[in-house]
Amino acid sequence: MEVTKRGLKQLISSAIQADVSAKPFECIPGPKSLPILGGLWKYLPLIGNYDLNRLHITGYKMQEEYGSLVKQNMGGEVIVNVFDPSDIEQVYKSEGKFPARRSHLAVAHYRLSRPHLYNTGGLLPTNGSEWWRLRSTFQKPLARIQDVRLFLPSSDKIIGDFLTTFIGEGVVIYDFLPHISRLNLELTWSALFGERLGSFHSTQSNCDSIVAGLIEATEIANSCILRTDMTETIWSKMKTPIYKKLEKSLSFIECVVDKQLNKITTVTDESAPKKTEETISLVDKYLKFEESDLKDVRGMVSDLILGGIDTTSYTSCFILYHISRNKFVQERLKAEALKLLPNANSPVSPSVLNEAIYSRAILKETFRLNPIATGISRNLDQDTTLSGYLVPKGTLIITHNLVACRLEKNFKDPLTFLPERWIRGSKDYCNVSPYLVLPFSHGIRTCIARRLAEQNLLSFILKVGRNYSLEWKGSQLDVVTPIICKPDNHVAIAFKSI
Ligand code: HEM
Repeated sequence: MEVTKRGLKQLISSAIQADVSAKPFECIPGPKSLPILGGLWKYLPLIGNYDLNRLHITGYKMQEEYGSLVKQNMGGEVIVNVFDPSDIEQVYKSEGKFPARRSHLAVAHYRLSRPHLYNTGGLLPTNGSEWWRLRSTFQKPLARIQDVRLFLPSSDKIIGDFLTTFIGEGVVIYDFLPHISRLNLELTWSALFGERLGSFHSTQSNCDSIVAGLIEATEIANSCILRTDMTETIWSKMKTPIYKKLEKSLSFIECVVDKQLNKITTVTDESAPKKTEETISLVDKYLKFEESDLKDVRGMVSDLILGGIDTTSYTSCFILYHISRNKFVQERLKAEALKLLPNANSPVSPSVLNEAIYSRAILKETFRLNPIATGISRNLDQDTTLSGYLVPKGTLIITHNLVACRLEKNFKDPLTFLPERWIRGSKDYCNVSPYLVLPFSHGIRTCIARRLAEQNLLSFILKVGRNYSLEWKGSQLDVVTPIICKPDNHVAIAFKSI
């Protein structure tokens, strides 16, 4: 039998993991499990002190009460919560050849009930070899930095247009998130289809416009994921209101995507200039792949729209929150941005991104304090020892990177926003476990659009820092966790032109 390098690594790692001296799984501390309710009583008003809508605070309380490894029985499903970076490392090492998570179950159900439109449940919910068939195909144009850099000229133009349209010479904006969502929809659409959607245009400001519809549909769909993941036994028998809400949003996204795919696959404009490496879109590339067909592309495009807007929009809000409240950070950013972008409309080029050390540190520090996910979920692919307990293969694990990143034992002054932590040579530089700040996750199931998202966010930081001074006008911002971490208050900022 041929043993591949990866297979051999896994064999060795399983041998190390099968620790005979480990304490039994049953002894992992956690909330008492009641008949029928299991540990769900902790989330009930009056008797419980946990909150699904504030998973980060729930996680914090959990590790305070029970320690670094916490077992919960959530309505029959056992979950192990992991807070320690060395355990998080072990979880990734035990994720196997096809890292599996249990999420987006209702999205999969919706798509699998439409076999004339989809081959699979899509990249987000699918596990196993089918996931890898999709992933290895569709990640091709997104994995290498030189391919992602091809999107830079158009994203630079879009961010420039956004700043001119919504901020101009300077203004106070009391609720910036809806504008930022338009920016990130436009960036996602342009990467997907190589054309503009017109998200900043006045004709798209009505609530019945395609732009408003897409933003609303993705936000509603994302907000239904956690609740539908927890109620599968009910909606799989009878459509519940929350399932119907998700269905309506997915169907709206599907209609828009289908119309666009139809246009691309049926209309050939002979007079249009021939597409070059720089102008060819993600979908143009996807449609040429032999490993996939139109049904796969439909699912992938929908997943990229679902994953592309809220993640980057919420992150942009937190970046602005931290910059606008920290004058010193803002001054250092301004100095870097003015050096790299001498004029107000100087383009962000690949070399500018390579030299944007401080802007990159701002992004990393934002992700430390405000990652978009509180952690990730995995089904263990092998028996694994975590915090001295033997956790069996197949167990559902939730990592809590957000909580770990806000603990004194992992970071000095953990609640202080300090980009210098990430600058080598700075007195505040900290050499910490690489398994703490993992906003895009890690390993082969890491976010498929990581490089694209980072590129867009860095360009945004540089262009804002170059052209405006910012002052925070809102109240303190934390997060609510419908699934990803959303600002829990209005993002209110005064912008002044530099
Ligand atoms: C701030 C920006 C973003 C963050 C922090 C982020 C984070 C993540 C995380 C944590 C995962 C789960 C990975 C895992 O389970 O190991 C993920 C998966 C994914 N993300 Fe992102 N993401 C971001 C932006 C985007 C964008 C812009 C898109 C699309 C254009 C996108 C599309 C996806 C998709 C399709 C997956 C599923 C990948 C798979 O299961 O193979 N994300 N992302």
